[in-house]
Amino acid sequence: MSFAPDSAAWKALQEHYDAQMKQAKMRELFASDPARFDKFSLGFESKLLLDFSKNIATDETMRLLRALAAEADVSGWTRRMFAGEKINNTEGRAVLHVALRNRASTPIIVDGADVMPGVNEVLAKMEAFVNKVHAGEWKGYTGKPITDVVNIGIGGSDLGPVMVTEALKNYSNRALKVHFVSNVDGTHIAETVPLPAESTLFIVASKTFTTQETMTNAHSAKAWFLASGAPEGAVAAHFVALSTNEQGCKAFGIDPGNMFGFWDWVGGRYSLWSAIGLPIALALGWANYSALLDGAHAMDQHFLSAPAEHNLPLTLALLGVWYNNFFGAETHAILPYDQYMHRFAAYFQQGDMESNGKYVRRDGSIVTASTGPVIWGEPGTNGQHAFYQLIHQGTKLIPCDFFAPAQTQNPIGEHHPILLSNFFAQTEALMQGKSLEDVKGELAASGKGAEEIAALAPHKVFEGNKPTNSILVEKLDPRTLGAVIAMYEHKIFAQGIIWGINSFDQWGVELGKALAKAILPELGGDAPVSSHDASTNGLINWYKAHRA
Ligand SMILES: O=P(O)(O)OC[C@H]1O[C@](O)(CO)[C@@H](O)[C@@H]1O
Repeated sequence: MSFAPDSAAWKALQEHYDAQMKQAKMRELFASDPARFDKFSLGFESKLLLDFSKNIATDETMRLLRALAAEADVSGWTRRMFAGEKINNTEGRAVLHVALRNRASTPIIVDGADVMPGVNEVLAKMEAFVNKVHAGEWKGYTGKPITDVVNIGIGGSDLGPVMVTEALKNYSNRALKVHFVSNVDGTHIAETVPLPAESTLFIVASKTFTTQETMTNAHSAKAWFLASGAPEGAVAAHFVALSTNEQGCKAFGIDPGNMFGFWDWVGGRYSLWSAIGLPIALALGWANYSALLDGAHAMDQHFLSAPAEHNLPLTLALLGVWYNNFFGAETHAILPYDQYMHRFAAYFQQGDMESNGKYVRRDGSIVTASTGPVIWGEPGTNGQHAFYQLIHQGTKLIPCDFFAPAQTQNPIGEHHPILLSNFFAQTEALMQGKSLEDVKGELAASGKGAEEIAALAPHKVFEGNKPTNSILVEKLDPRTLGAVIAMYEHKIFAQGIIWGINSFDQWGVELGKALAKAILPELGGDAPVSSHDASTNGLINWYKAHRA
C-alpha cells in the first residue's frame, strides 16, 4: 500500500485539485447544477440530514475521494475492526467500542472467545446499580439515599460523560446531581466537594487506575469523605470504580462488587459506551442510556454496510482529507447551534486529536502528508461574536461543521428561529461571500462619496468560498446523539486508515507524564535544580523562590 503523495488515488486527486478545484468557486458550482443540494446531501433514519453541498467539491471530486477510500481499503479495515481483529497494532489490541453497543449481541470473537456475554453482564450490572440508586435503595452510611454523584476521571474517562450529560441534560433525573472532577488542580475538587458526604457517591473512573490526576483526586476525595466524619467502613458504599484494573481498585479500598469492569480493547476516548458511561446512566436513567447505545449501533450498521456514496462517516472523512491534504487546511471547527452541545467540540478535540495526531504510520514509516487537524469550536451563536471574523475574512481556510436540531427543547418565544436563522445565514455567507461590486453599490446607495467608497469597500468584501457541512437533526434525543457521536468516531477511523496511521494508541501523551513524575520530587526542598535545560531549571527555580 502506498500513501500520499505517491499512490494512484492521491495523484489523481492532486491533478484534479491543481487543474480544476484550486480556483473553483462554490457559487458557480451551485449556479451550474440545480440538483446540487439533492446530490450532495445524505439522510440517516429520516432524523438526520447531512448537507455537504457547500463544499469545494464536484461529482468528480467525490468520485476521486471515494477511490482514495477504496485504495486505502477503508471498508476492509472497517470489517476487521468490527470482527475484533487487533487493529491497534502498537498495543496489540482489538478496537471494539462497537461491541459495547452491539445491540444485536451477535458474537464478536477476541482471542478465541466471544466478548458479548461479558459486555452484557456489565451492562446488566450497571442497569441494576442505576435503578437501585434511582429508587433510593443504594443508601449512604447514615441510611440516606444518594443525592449527589461525583465522577472523578480525566480525558476519555471524563470528557464523554461530561459532554453527554450536558447534551442530554433535559432528559436527566435532575433530582440526582452529577458532578465531574478532572483537573489535578486542587481547585477543581475543592470547588466541587462542599456536598453532603452522607449522601454523596464517588465514581473513580480510570481505565488504568494509575492516572496521576485521577488517583490524586480520588485520594483527596476519600480524605475529604473521612474527614467529614464518615467511618472508614463507609467507603464501600460511597466509592465505586470504573476500570480495567481490579488490583488497583482493591488497593484503593473499593469493594470488588462495586467495580464495573471493561476491557483493554476499549480505547479511553471511545469509552463512554462502556462502564465509563455509568455517570451518564445515573444522570439520564437506564432507558435513555440504552437509547444512546441504540443510536450508536444504528450508525455502526450504517457505516459498516452503506455504500460509499451514501455513507455519512465516510463522506465526512473524505471531505476532511480533501481540505487537510489538498487545500492545506490546518484546523477544523465544530460549531453546534445548540447550547446543550456546548462540550461537543471539546469532546471531539480529544476524540480526533488523540486519535489522528500522529506522524508515524502503523508500519513504522514516517508520514509524507499532513494527518489529523486541530479540532476546535464553540456553540453558535456565541462563536459568531468571537472568532467567526477570522473564518469569514482571515487568511486561513477553516472547514466547519455546523450542527443544529430542528426542534428545540426550550421553546421560548422566537429564540429557536433566531438561533437557526443565524446558522443558515452563516453557512450561506461563508459560501456566497460578498463581492466588491456589491459592497460599492451598497455604499453608494447609502450616500457615501467616491473617496469613502474606495477606502472602505475592500474591508467589507467577503471572499466567500469557505466550506461547511451542515448537520441537522430532528431533535437532540439520546438515540440521535448516539448516532451523531458514532458518526464522528467512524469519520476519525476512516481518516486514520487513509493516512495509514493507528488511530487507537496515544504514545504522544507519555513523555510529558514521565517527566512530570521525575520533576515532582524536585519541587520539594529549597535546593536549586540544575538537572534540566536552562529554561526548565529557571522555571522550576523561580517557582521555588516564589511559592508560599
Ligand atoms: O482512564 P485513564 O486510564 O485514567 O486514562 C485517562 C486518559 O488518559 C489518556 O490515556 C491520555 O491522556 C487518555 O487516552 C485517557 O482517556
